[in-house]
Amino acid sequence: MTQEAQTEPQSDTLEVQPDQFRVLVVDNDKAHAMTMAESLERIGFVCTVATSGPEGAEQIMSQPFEIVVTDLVMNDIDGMEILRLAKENRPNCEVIVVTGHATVSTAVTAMQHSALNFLEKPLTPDKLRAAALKAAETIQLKRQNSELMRRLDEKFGFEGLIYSSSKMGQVVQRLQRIAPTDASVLILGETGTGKEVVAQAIHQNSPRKKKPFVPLNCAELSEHLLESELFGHAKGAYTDAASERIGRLEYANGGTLFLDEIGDMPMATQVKLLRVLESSEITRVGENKPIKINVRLISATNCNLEDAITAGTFRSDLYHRLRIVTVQLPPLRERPDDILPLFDHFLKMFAKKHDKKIRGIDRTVYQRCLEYDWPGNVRQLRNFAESMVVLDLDGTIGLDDLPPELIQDGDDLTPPAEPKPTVSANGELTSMVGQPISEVEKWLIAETLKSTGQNREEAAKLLGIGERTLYRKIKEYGLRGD
Ligand SMILES: Nc1ncnc2c1ncn2[C@@H]1O[C@H](COP(=O)(O)OP(=O)(O)OP(=O)(O)O)[C@@H](O)[C@H]1O
Repeated sequence: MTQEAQTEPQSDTLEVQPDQFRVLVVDNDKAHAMTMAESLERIGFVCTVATSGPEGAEQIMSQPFEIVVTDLVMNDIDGMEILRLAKENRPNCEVIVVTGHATVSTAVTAMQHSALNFLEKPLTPDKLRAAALKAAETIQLKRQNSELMRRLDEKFGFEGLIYSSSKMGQVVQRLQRIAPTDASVLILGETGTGKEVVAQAIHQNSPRKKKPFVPLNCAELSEHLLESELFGHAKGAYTDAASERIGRLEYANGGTLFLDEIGDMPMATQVKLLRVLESSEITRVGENKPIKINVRLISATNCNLEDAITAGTFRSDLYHRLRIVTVQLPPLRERPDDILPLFDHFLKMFAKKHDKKIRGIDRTVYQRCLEYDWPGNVRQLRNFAESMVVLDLDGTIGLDDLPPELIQDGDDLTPPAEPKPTVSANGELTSMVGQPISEVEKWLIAETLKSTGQNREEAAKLLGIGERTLYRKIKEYGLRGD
């Protein structure tokens, strides 16, 4: 999950479209300013010209520009001041400084003030255009990065956690206080309660969010492999270590390491991990050179570590080091208000994934979800939702799509031949949505006739149509009418 997130492909390519960029050209030599603007306009940039420093300053304060090209030496307000003003008031703007009087010290000062480029006169159109295109590309790249961060926030931030129970509301409030700090966090909860998504959300809301989030499940590997994964190893450290390898602790440097199922970590590895946490240094297996690291540790377990300490399988010094703050995730059965929002969320997600149209959900299905005790918690609910979407034939999640655990004696498991009305969690009639109007009308007439014991006069009255119209429709739809 994490790998996918960190390397999510960028959908937009980096092709620069100059007409998307507004350029301010500032030069008190009017002819030179016009020439620069013209040569940028020829390749599509949208230019505004200011022929003095004060005019340039006024433009920056009153209009948004993506790029500023400014001469360095001007009366009143010089190019350095324009650079400073632009960076202060338009932080996303890129500035190109042009000068006929370049000295090393002015160039250095300009760069210190984040000028993107420092161009010397005489300026050829090609040189100027290349600099402007480079500025546009830099801006576009920054925009794409912030869009990517926004998408990560949406997927893995607190926004990605679905809940409506007050119990989870309290947990999220606690997470919001914990996330910005560097404190080690121990997340406790039954299997499938969302410990990994919560760890990811903590990372995504921390100052470390631009650095890696690295998960490692301590239960899946032998002691030997776990240590090699955690600390890395030198070439030849083992018979099968053909090349050197960076460990997850080193890979997570600057970011967050998430150790899942920490209760399953062998005692010998626990000692080594504790040493790393105390010294902030690791030593790769087979090497003796320590490497400084700065990693936030989040760990999780579904077992009782205090019992494990009493049983002698977990070190109490490591336990206290890990649990600077703890987060307890309640099982799903203790937060029933979360069941339907999560169920709806997963149905939507899997309908998209499997390219299925879900028009409605039978009310009984919701009831069964609410009555069940979910021993596998959110993961089980997610798996059930996926299986229901995959099995569905008629666009309505009904009893015929239920997994065996939710079926009760006497359930009619045959898929309905005709579309039936169903309701959503908030009581709206939904299953007819997406059906042709004729199908809806046919169903409505048949049901009304049924409810009136096939009395056409009464049915026509209820439907608000004439008896003759009703008769015509009965024939048209092939309804027997008796
Ligand atoms: N509040 C939530 N909102 C959205 N999805 C959730 C939520 N809680 C859990 N999930 C989803 O449920 C599944 C199980 O969650 P996760 O892997 O985080 O559980 P876990 O407690 O770490 O499980 P385990 O103890 O088995 O490692 C994941 O697919 C996760 O995306």
